[in-house]
Amino acid sequence: MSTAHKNLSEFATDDLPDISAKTFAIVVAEWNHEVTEKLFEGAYQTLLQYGAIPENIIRANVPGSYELSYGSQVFAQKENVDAVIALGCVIQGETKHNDYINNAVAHGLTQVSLKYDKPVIFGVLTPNNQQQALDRAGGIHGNKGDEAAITSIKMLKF
Ligand SMILES: Nc1c(NC[C@H](O)[C@H](O)[C@H](O)CO)[nH]c(=O)[nH]c1=O
Ligand SMILES: CC(=O)[C@@H](O)COP(=O)(O)O
Repeated sequence: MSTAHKNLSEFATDDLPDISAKTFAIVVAEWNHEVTEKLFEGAYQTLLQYGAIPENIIRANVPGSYELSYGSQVFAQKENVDAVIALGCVIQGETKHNDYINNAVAHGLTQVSLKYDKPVIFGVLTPNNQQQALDRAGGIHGNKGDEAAITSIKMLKF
């Protein structure tokens, strides 16, 4: 189902785990910061809404989405971090550069999650243009940051 037919901020919230003592790291790409800051705000507020405390939410910035894999690994390897949320926005340009970034970060985040045996959430928008990005960062299709945060909470049930 495409996002055009599903709101990223609408999800089931029954049977969520207690996250009052859980620590979350949110790694944010600075590229397209006008979008990624909205993703961060959505993720941060969603974590608080469902029981996390501000002291247990760590934020770190990386230059671009390609660096999200390494930035997420830095936190995933920490014993006191229970889940990592990686946020970015890779807007298609004139070349295939966006494809290489998107593939690399999707693969990289998966490897980090499996290596350190903890949730590492792919909160990266891969839009064709700026408007599609804004529509998914608090716009008509909801906020990918909200979705990434609730996903991290649900994965802590495993
Ligand atoms: N064009 C976008 C980038 N490009 C930068 C890369 O992510 C990376 O920082 C660079 O290749 C150096 O390693 N990053 C985004 O997050 N979004 C873009 O649209
Ligand atoms: C996705 C990007 O890195 C972007 O800046 C590349 O743009 P372009 O393909 O037009 O060089």
